[in-house]
Amino acid sequence: MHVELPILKIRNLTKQYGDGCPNCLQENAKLEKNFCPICKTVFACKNVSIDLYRGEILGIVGESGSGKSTLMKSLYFDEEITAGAGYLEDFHSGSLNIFTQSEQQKRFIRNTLLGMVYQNPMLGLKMSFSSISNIAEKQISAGNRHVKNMVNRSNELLDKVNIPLKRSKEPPKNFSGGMQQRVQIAKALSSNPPILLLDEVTTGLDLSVQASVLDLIKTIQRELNISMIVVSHDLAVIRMLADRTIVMLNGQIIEQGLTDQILEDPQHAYTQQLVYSLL
Ligand SMILES: Nc1ncnc2c1ncn2[C@@H]1O[C@H](COP(=O)(O)OP(=O)(O)OP(=O)(O)O)[C@@H](O)[C@H]1O
Repeated sequence: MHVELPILKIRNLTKQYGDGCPNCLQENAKLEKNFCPICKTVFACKNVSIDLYRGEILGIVGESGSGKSTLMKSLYFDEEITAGAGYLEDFHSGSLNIFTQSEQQKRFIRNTLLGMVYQNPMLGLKMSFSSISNIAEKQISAGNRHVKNMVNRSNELLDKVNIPLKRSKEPPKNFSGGMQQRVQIAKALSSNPPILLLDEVTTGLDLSVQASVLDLIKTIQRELNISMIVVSHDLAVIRMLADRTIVMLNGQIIEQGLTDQILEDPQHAYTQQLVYSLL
């Protein structure tokens, strides 16, 4: 039971590709998975509502196409949503819908209140720039102008994510996949955001590298008490990281609860299938 206010509240977030039609825009629309058979509109996310509390890791699990990435991209303003609202406790005390703010305000939120780690490091990093300048870039966007402070902070973060400082001037393209994810994490943390978004960050990495990145995420969360949303198609990743878990299917939330509870007593047939595949 949470007694405090959520640090992030999302209400009825919908992202559709296509205009919709009388069939799919009604309340009990008849869709084929997330797709309207009549007008071909895709409902990547439909009426998704989420609460995220300070210092927790919230896991979002679901198969490919369930809408997890769309949700993360929408939260980070990479995608414009179709409908819904979002409130951040650290932005006007949660009184304003972040999705209807000006581009300038959205940039402020993105640069100072959120950090994003993408599955594909090419989306989060400039692969040919030095690692230290990649990290500094986010600090500059967040309004930092003091070079020495930025260098110190960047080095501190590289150290925290276990990148040897002697390699700080090297570009991420020289690094292994696991190291690139570590640089992305350092960059995302550089403006001290209260919320970190992690989208399939270990997918595609070797198992041992995956384990070390997951370990790093857990350590950072404990040390900084930062709130995280972790998206993965892999329930094993979610089991390792998340306090609470949301299960998505066809753009909608079908189940949510404490991760242990979901693992021990999954209610929805799809979640049961996910859980049993872990055994
Ligand atoms: N630009 C687009 N135009 C049309 N449909 C799209 C577009 N982007 C995503 N979709 C559709 O939206 C749905 C949700 O996609 P999304 O990438 O969010 O799923 P996901 O759960 O993150 O899966 P994956 O991990 O494979 O990316 C899918 O059906 C996808 O085909």
